Amino acid sequence: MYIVLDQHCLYDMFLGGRGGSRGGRGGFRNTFKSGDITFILHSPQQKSGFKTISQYLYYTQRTLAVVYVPPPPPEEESSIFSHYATGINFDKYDDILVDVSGSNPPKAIMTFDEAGLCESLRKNVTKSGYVKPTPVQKHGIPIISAGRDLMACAQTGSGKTAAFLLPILQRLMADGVAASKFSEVQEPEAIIVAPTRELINQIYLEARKFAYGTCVRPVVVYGGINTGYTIREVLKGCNILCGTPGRLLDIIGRGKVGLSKLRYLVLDEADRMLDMGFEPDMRKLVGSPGMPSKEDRQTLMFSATYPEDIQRMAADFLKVDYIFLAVGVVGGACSDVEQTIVQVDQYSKRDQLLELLRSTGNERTMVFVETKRSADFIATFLCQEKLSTTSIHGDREQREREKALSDFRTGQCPVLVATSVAARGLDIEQVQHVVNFDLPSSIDEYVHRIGRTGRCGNIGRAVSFFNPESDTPLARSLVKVLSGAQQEVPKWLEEIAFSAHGTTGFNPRGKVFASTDTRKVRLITSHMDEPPQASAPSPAAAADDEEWE
Ligand SMILES: Nc1ncnc2c1ncn2[C@@H]1O[C@H](COP(=O)(O)OP(=O)(O)OP(=O)(O)O)[C@@H](O)[C@H]1O
Repeated sequence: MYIVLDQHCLYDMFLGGRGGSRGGRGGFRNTFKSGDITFILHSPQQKSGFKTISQYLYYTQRTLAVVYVPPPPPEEESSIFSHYATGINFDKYDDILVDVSGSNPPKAIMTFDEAGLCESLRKNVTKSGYVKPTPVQKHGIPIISAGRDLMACAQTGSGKTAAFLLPILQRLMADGVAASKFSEVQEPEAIIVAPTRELINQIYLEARKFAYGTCVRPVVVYGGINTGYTIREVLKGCNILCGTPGRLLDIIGRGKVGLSKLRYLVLDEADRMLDMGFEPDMRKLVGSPGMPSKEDRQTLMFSATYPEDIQRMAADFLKVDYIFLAVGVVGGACSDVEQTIVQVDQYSKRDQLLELLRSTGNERTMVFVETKRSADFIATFLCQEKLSTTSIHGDREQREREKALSDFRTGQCPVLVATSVAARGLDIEQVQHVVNFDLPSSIDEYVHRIGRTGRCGNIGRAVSFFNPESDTPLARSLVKVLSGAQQEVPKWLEEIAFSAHGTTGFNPRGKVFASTDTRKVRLITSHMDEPPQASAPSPAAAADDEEWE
């Protein structure tokens, strides 16, 4: 009897410990026998040369057809519109300074009524629990509605997603976009790109929510799920295509998506999309056959952080007269997150984490580590200590990643150990606590990680383990971010920061300001009191073994 296996069965058989024999001479072959059964591993490209099962698995995971089909998104209205309450600090958003630069920026709106949304959109906004717009929405919506390109920077959790979705949906509806229908080639009016699978899926669900009851159909494509399924979903009709870069380019390359009707290109987490890791894909995307030139499309970029070098490069994708919108400090942390930095040595981290998690009870906590291997290691350790923990990182299969996130969302596993793959954009209710078990090497990455808590006016806490042996290069920017968010700066950290760099250079505590469009910086560099910072290493470089897509 012959059985053909894919990699999931292989996992079950070997990692689940149910046996099967390894093929000859310590190598791992395409066929192997167990009793009367001959198993044939479905791996046409594989010939030989793998010494271990894990090498084989590593290979097959990347070459075999992916069979995973995600569960369908919720259909009931109550689930589509389920949302969490805004927090006590929501109204304080109004006090944040806003800087809009670029020629003739449109006037901000103060209410959703002024946004001129059509009735169905307006209803969906209300059903989502949105009473008044956040600052990035007040400014961003009219800028986008006026047809301007935009580079927008606003703190984590302050509603950037709706700031681009609502005006795009409104324009498509006002222009009477044709209802999607089956076609062998789809021609979406908008493409939204984000760096991780979970984030793009979240954006898609938001788009689906706001488009509820309208003829606009959003679709999502990302790695780790069955390509045939993805293509079928796209071909059913697609006005707004949400995707991670690799899968998006794949679908376009297969000729399933044409770009001639494209009007909007949105880069969420834009600085990440344009850093070393994704820049080539983004250039390939804008250079795809049929892609309207930047003059003929509207390009919108959103993030909470914008290193200056990335801003300069972003200009390649934007019209010359793009608007730069800064809400608060560019790259600043959300001040609703109480930040604590604890000095530790490498070997005491585990015990300190345990102590911390025991003291927080069942509070939902995200624990960030630097590598996939330590994510597994720490998650296993916490499970052994009887703390319900799950983990998410780039080596986990997509079904496992989605299960982990869902167990965390529902509270079944209140602790989620994660690599940088979960640092950006994820909006999970009731995350009261973020722990940086390992600090990242980039300050922007720190800002995104701690922004998983303290969202939408709610308050949150972030505790970071600072190991002077490895984290000293981050000290100065950490002091800057803490002061910018009106947080206590430990004396010892200031000392490390000063001795490491010999200058203060950070903003006086409590000064809340909006900055910094690089187009202005070029004009005022001579007045700067601060030496230019080396551009932060990209998160991809920081977690060099991480798979982002
Ligand atoms: N005007 C509003 N009123 C009430 N809730 C809102 C409003 N705008 C957004 N929200 C909610 O706030 C939460 C955070 O929004 P969103 O995820 O868009 O933040 P973000 O700025 O993109 O964050 P990040 O930088 O982490 O990606 C979401 O749950 C969203 O539904």
